[in-house]
Amino acid sequence: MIRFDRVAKRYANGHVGLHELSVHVRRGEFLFVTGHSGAGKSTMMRLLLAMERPTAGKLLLAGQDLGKIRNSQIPFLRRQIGVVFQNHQLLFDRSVFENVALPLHILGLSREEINARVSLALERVSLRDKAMQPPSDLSTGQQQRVGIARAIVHQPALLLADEPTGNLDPKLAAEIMAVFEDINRLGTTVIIASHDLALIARMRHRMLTLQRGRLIADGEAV
Ligand SMILES: Nc1ncnc2c1ncn2[C@@H]1O[C@H](COP(=O)(O)OP(=O)(O)OP(=O)(O)O)[C@@H](O)[C@H]1O
Repeated sequence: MIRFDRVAKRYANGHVGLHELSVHVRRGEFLFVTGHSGAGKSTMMRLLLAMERPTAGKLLLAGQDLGKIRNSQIPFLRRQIGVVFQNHQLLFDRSVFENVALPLHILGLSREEINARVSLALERVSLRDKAMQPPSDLSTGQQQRVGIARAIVHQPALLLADEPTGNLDPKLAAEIMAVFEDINRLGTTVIIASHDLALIARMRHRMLTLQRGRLIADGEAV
C-alpha cells in the first residue's frame, strides 16, 4: 500500500527530516514508528499526507506518486487517510456527534448517510451513548476516542496517529491502543508514531525505529 523508495526530505532551512528511507507497508498492516525527538517520525506522516514533498526518492501511496501529485488531487488523497493527533482538537461548543460528523459535512453527504456513519464510528470506539454530550463532559480517554471516531468516520484505508497516547496514563494508553487494533482488524492500515516503548513492546506489532532521519531497525519490538 505504501512504498518509500530511498525517500529523502531536506527542509528549506537545511534540516534533514529523512535520509534515503526505504520501507514497504502492506495493506492491512499495523505499524509503529518510534525514535527520539527529531528522528523523522512526523516528517514521515507529513509526507504521507502530502503536506510535504520528498526532495529525493519515490513515495507511493495506493499507487499514487506523492512526489508528483498535483495540488488539485491532494483533497482526494486525504479522503483515503484518517489522522489522530495527540491534542485531539475537538470543538467544545459542539456535541460529540457533531464533532465526529464534521469530515462528512465537508464531503457533502446526506443527513441519513451522516447519521449512519457517525453511529458506526461511535460504536467502534464504544461511545454511542455519549453522542449528544459536549466533549467537556467526557474523560480524557473518551475525548481521545472521539478524535479516533472522527478520524475513521469517512472510512479511510489508512489511519495515521502521531503520539495518540502522549497525554494518557498507561492504563488509558493501553485502552486506546486496543481501539486502534480493533480498527485494524476491520482492514484499515494503521501507522502510529510513538515514544512509548514499554507500551509498544507489549503489543507485538512491526516497529520501525528512526534515528536522525535514518531507519535503524525494522521488526517486532522486543
Ligand atoms: N517544518 C520544518 N522545517 C524545518 N525543519 C524541520 C521541519 N519539520 C521538521 N524539521 C526537522 O526535521 C528533523 C525531523 O523532525 P520530525 O519533526 O520529523 O521528528 P519527530 O521524530 O517527529 O520528532 P518529535 O518526536 O519531536 O515530534 C528535525 O531535525 C527537525 O528539526
